[in-house]
Amino acid sequence: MRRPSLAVAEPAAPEFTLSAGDYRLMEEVGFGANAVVYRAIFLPANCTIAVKCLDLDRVNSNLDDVRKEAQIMKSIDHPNVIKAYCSFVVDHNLWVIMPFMAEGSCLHLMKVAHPDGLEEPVICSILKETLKALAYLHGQGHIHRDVKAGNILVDSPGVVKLGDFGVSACLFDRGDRQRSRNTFVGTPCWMAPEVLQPRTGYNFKMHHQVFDYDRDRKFSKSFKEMVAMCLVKDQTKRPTAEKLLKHSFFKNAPQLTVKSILTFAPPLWDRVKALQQKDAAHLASSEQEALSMYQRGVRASPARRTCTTAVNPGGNGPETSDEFACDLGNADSPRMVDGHIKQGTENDSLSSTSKQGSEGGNRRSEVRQRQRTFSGPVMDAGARSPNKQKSDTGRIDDLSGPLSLSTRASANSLSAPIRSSGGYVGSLGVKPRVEIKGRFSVTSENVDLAKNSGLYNERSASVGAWPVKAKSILQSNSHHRKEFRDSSVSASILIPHLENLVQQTTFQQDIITNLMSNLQQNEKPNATEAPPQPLPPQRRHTRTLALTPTLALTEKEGKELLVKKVVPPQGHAGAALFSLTETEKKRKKKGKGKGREEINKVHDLFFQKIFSVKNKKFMNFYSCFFAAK
Ligand SMILES: Nc1ncnc2c1ncn2[C@@H]1O[C@H](COP(=O)(O)OP(=O)(O)OP(=O)(O)O)[C@@H](O)[C@H]1O
Repeated sequence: MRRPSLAVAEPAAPEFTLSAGDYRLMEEVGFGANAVVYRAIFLPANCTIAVKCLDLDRVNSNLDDVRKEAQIMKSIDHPNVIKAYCSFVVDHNLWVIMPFMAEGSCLHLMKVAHPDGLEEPVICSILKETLKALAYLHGQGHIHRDVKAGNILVDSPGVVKLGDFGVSACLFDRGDRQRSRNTFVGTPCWMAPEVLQPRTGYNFKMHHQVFDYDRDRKFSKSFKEMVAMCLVKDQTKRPTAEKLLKHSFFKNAPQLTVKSILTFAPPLWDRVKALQQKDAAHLASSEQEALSMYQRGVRASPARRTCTTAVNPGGNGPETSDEFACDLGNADSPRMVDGHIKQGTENDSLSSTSKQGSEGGNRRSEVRQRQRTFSGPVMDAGARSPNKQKSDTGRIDDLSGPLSLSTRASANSLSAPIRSSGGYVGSLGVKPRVEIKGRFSVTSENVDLAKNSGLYNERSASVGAWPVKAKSILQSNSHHRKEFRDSSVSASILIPHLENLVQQTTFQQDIITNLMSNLQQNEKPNATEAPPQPLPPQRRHTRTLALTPTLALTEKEGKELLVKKVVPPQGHAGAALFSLTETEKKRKKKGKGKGREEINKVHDLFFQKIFSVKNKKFMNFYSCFFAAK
């Protein structure tokens, strides 16, 4: 006999308007790489809905793509898929109006109430509903591409819905959209092996999850069998969502089990707040440690005063663009674009990407500039927000404000896509362990590597959530650094993690910027002791290694200095590096080292020079970062 669906009939939705003034934003109930989600009231009908405020400046797609995504969400009609009622642009944000899922994501529920994982009947119910959603989407020609616990949402009656079409693609699309379907996006630990092509640098060995038969004895045979079918590497032998639904495991799915796990959960916004506070506290203590480490390290530096002053410039900070981490990177490395991995399509050769590295950055800036000029509706008629709303969501223009330390990690960060803006930092304070996905163990050589390198965080279930744990980073020693170099793991795997790491810590960016300013001060002892000036606004999004406004090194210059050993013009701050290239020449003459090793040595010297500090641990972190480049 056919069992009734868990999804209950939804009341007819009112006619939603496209005017921001008709919506009152209430509590924040979630956030991801690009968006903040609020519970909200639609005033004309006095009903509760969710508003996803998508930061258009952070989304790496043009407005057409965003519009298409919104259209997909609107056209969806399935009880297990979150649909968008409507969407419109408010300042630099896209507001997506959708049903409010009062219990938040499965990830939230697990973090807050079920840290050891869910029971089999609950997993069964959730998976079954999710598979129905997927089967529907595939039938409609859509590919979700980011299915994970953070995107499986639960309503108060226990209804499960799949959300977040941020990186979805359509099988029927042509042109750019079709091209983007070949783009490598998503969350590594949740990806199918074939997506993790060797070309992308994301090898499925990092990805291999298996049962631990001792630990998972309590699971039924049918469950294990079903999971094993999903883990088959050959995609032609893996079942489709539709076929999987027919597996005996789902045939016996119990009813209403999802609701049973909601009984003791606090209201969603309290959960979100609690998690944020824990994350903030953890970040604060990590940063405090980093600060004291730094202060110990620069005690010997003559320019310390300038440094300390500039750390808190009170209004005009140095470049805090989230592109900073890419500034010195190989342009042929996988880019972290807004957190999701975005690899070139098959048509994009790595070398051409490499050549276009800095141009790409500029192009993105142009796109952003272009996006800024848009306002009005994404799908239908236009609506502008009242200024009153701006403070809630209009955070994008705050780049020139005082330096502030990030106090949030992505709500999805336990399973966040690589593009995630915030790394999960062990907010629950759970003791270290390798098993990080409920009852599945991660048998990844990369986890081992990360662990050995001090970069591993016990709660980071996905590579995308690789942690920013300042203490462990700073404590990594030269032995660990050697492992980075000698490891067979390609630099393209390490680079995104390291980029993510730097990207997430504005504090570290600040240190680098100001220490570089010190270098310039050291090189010009007679120069006037004017404090470093902020970068001019037009440089905020350029791929620049900031020193001072006039003596900034562009990425190209930096590379030439470090790799091609081009001598910078006299008076340029980069001239300080000339002696390093001379040193390298001498080393070469003596036949010591070559190739990559030689460059690494130059980097060592570069950092010794740059930081003027003898603190090995501190330097090792940064030299690790650059050596991996
Ligand atoms: N309709 C909703 N009702 C309640 N909470 C929601 C809703 N939509 C999203 N959320 C919460 O907000 C979080 C972030 O939403 P979403 O995943 O759509 O943002 P994102 O920026 O696209 O995230 P990601 O980092 O996965 O790309 C979700 O994990 C969930 O906790």
